[in-house]
Amino acid sequence: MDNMTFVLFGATGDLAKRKIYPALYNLYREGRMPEKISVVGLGRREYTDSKLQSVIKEALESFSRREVEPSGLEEFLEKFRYCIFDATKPESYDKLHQFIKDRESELDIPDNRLFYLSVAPTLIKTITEGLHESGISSNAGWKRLMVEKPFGSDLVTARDLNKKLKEVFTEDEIFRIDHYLGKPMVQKLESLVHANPMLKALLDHDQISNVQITASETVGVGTRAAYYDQAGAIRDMVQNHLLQLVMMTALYNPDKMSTSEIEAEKRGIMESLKPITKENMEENVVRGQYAAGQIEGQAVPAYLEEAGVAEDSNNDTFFAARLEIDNENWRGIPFYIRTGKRMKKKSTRIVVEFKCDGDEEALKDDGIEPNLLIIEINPNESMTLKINIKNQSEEKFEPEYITFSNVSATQPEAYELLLHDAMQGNETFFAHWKEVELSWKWVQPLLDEFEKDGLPLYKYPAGSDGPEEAHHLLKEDGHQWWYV
Ligand SMILES: NC(=O)C1=CN([C@@H]2O[C@H](COP(=O)(O)OP(=O)(O)OC[C@H]3O[C@@H](n4cnc5c(N)ncnc54)[C@H](OP(=O)(O)O)[C@@H]3O)[C@@H](O)[C@H]2O)C=CC1
Ligand SMILES: O=C1O[C@H](COP(=O)(O)O)[C@@H](O)[C@H](O)[C@H]1O
Repeated sequence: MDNMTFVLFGATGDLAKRKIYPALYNLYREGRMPEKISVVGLGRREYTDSKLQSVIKEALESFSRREVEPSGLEEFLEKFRYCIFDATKPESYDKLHQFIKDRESELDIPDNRLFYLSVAPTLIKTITEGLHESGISSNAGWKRLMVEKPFGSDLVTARDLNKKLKEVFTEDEIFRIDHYLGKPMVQKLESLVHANPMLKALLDHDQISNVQITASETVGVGTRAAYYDQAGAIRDMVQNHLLQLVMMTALYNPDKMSTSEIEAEKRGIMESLKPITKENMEENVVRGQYAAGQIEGQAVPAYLEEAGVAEDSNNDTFFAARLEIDNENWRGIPFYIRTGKRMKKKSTRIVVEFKCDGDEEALKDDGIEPNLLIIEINPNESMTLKINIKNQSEEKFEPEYITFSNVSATQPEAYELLLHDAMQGNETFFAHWKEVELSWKWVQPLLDEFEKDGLPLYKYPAGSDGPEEAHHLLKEDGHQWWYV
C-alpha cells in the first residue's frame, strides 16, 4: 500500500472516537496500514498533539473491538498530529497545507493524500472549495475524498453537492461512505453465488416467492434529535442503507464481477425499481412513529417526548414498503423493506422466501411451512436454511434450521474494511454517484408527500414490530414477515 497522509476533518468528534480511531488501530494491529502514514487530525478545539493522542487512547479503550495492548500503542499514536483548523476561515487552509507538507518531508513520504470529511454536511462544500483554492488538493500524488452520510437531504441538494465535489475530485477519487456496504456479510453477498454454485439452483427466481429486508433497531433517537427530527427513517436509513441492501440482494450474477460491472448492475437495478407515485403510495408504503412502550423490560418514552423533538413532530421513525424490480430476474417477486427505531429486536437481515409446492391448506395441515434462506447481517452474521422435516411420530412436518454462523471477535468492522479499501483506492463498496442519485430520485416522491402530510403516520408501541399496517402490507399478498 502507498505511503500517504490521512487528513481527518472532525478529529475531535463523536464518529472519529467511536469508529475511525478503533478502525485505524485494528488495521495497524493487523499490519494493514501503509508502512509510513502521517495522520493529521483537525478541529477548532485547542488540542495539542499529545492531547489528541490521549483522546485517541481513551477512544480505543472504550470502543475498540480488540483489547488495547501496550506494545505498539506508542508507535501507533506517534503517527497522529493535531492542527487547529476552522473550516470557515480561508487562512486555516494555508496553515494546513504547510502542516501537511512539513510532515511529508519529515517522514519522507510522497504527497498522496486521503481527506476524510467527518464533519456536519453543511461543511462539506466549504471544505472541498478550501482544499481546491489553497492548492492542498493540487498535489502531484494521488488524492481521494471520503465523505460521510447524509449525502444531501433530497435530490436537488444531493445533485448540488455532487456538482461541487466534482469540480475538485473525479468520480473515482470520491468515496461516499454507506457503512452498510462495509458490513462483512454484505460484502460477501456479491461473491456468494459465484463461490457456491448450489445457491444458483436455490436462487432460481421461478422458485422465489418474495424477499424481505429488515433493519430494525431497539435504540431511539438518542441525542441526535436535531438531525433525526428533520431526516426521519426515510432519509436516515431508507435512501441509503436499505436501498443499498436491495441492490446488493438483487445483484444476481453467478460470475465474478469487476467493480465497474457491479456498479453497472446496481445502477440497472435502481433503474428497474418501479417508482412509487402519489397515486399508489398509500397501498405500498407504511409510515410510523413510536409511542411509549417497553424495551427489554424497561419503560421508554414516546418519540414526541424525546429531548429535542418538536412536540407536534410528524417525523417518521418507521418505514415499510412493497417494492418491485421490473427486470428479467425479479419481475413479479415483491421485495418488502422495513426499518424502525425502538423495535423489539436489533436485527439487519435478508429473508428469501421460497414458493410452496401444492395446495396451501393441505400443506398447512401437514405442518409444512415455506422454505427460507435467512441472511443475518447484524448484530450476528449467519446464513440459515429453514427446511421441513417429519417429526418423530412421522405424522407431521416441523421446521428445522441449518445455520452457518460466523461469529468471531476477529471479524473486522465496517469502518475497517472501508478505510482499508479507500487507502488502496478500491471503490467497490462505496456508494457511486449514479446509485445515490437514483436512490434520491426513487425516494423524492415520498419526501414530497411526507412533507405535505399526504400519508398517514401510524403509531406503534416501543418494543413492538412496528405498526399493524406493516403486517397488512404483506398479508394482502398472502405473505407474512418472518422472525426466525
Ligand atoms: N456519529 C455517528 O454515529 C455518525 C455520524 N455520521 C456523520 O459523520 C459526520 C460527523 O459526525 P459526528 O462525529 O457525530 O459529529 P460531531 O458533532 O461529534 O463532530 C463534528 C466535528 O466537526 C468539527 N467541526 C465542527 N465545526 C467545524 C469547523 N467550523 N471547522 C472545523 N471543524 C469543525 C468538530 O470539531 P471542533 O468542535 O473541535 O471544531 C468535530 O470534530 C456527520 O456528517 C454525521 O452525519 C454518520 C453516521 C454515524
Ligand atoms: O447510519 C445509521 O445507521 C445506524 C444503524 O447502524 P447499524 O450498523 O447499527 O445497523 C442508525 O442507528 C443511525 O440512525 C443511522 O444514521
